Amino acid sequence: MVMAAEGARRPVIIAGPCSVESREQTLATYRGLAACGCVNMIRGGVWKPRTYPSCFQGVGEVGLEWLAEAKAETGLPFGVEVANSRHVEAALGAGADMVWIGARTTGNPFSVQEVADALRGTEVLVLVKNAQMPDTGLWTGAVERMLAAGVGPERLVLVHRGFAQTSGNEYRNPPVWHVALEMRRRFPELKMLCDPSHICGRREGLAATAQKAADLSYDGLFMESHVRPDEALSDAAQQVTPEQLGELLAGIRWRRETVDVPQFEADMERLRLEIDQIDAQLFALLSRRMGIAEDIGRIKRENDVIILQRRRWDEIVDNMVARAGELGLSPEFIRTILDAIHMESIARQNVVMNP
Ligand SMILES: O=C(O)C(=O)C[C@]1(C(=O)O)C=C[C@@H](O)C=C1
Repeated sequence: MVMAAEGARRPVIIAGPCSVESREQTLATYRGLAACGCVNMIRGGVWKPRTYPSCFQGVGEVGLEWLAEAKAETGLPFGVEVANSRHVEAALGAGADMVWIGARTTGNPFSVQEVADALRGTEVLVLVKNAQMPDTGLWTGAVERMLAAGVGPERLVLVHRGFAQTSGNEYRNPPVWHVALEMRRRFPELKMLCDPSHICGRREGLAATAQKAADLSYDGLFMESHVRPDEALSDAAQQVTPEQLGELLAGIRWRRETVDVPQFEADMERLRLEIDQIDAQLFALLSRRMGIAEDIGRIKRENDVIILQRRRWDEIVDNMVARAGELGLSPEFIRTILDAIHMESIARQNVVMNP
């Protein structure tokens, strides 16, 4: 089990190869993960939803036999990705303990419904990954379809694997954390795992992403591990050996939710009071600012002038961003806040000008 300080949370760790490739690779990876003693369950893809037909499509049902053999040897349960009822039947027939619905499948309500129907009356663990779009809609819909099919909250788990993007970024699939946190708010009874492998797309950053998830109260991790990562037939760049995974996991701190220490509680209360007061001032100021935006809207309406004043807005942004250093705030944060203010100001003027 993962090292944990006293009182720390106990994470669920599911790890395994992106793709099950051969009997030897499956057994070797499984044995490595069992030996590292840090995983609760093995994952392995046998049907791969790849963008291009020329890519490795997975070994299919024979892979289930290898996973079942490795499970019998090590005692570690396993799960596979499923995208249709045939996959569910084959996986359960082979003794899978878990199935997961991948990002591409979550994005297709027909497929999700088919999988949900096939899972009716079963008892396996069901993991639902977020869809590729950075939005809670399809993810929520998939959860609702599972719940309606009788997959209860005690065996339904969310997996946050990041969201697709079109342009370059430090992440393969940027986490857009607030979407996952919103799912957490909507379904507080469901466990949520983070998949740093798909978020990062490369080994660098895996530990930092896993640590961030731990500090955002995720219940565990869903990660890729391959006995020879560089030779992997899919997602080679983001896989680590079982030993590397063990080291990575040992370095993560699963801090407790809170603690019963009087000094801590007193300090927190004092600081939170300050935050409450500052928030009250911030919002009183924002309210005044929006009132002025409405005054501007009235004048513009009388003079037939449009809402958006690009040059003026650029000036506001440039001035504040130039003060980022002195304020101790990042330019990105300043832009995000100003963007929200601008959008609200525009909305308020729109109501005044176009009632
Ligand atoms: O200065 C204006 O003309 C405004 O409408 C106000 C304001 C703002 O909220 O600061 C809003 C919209 C414009 O694009 C520029 C600035």
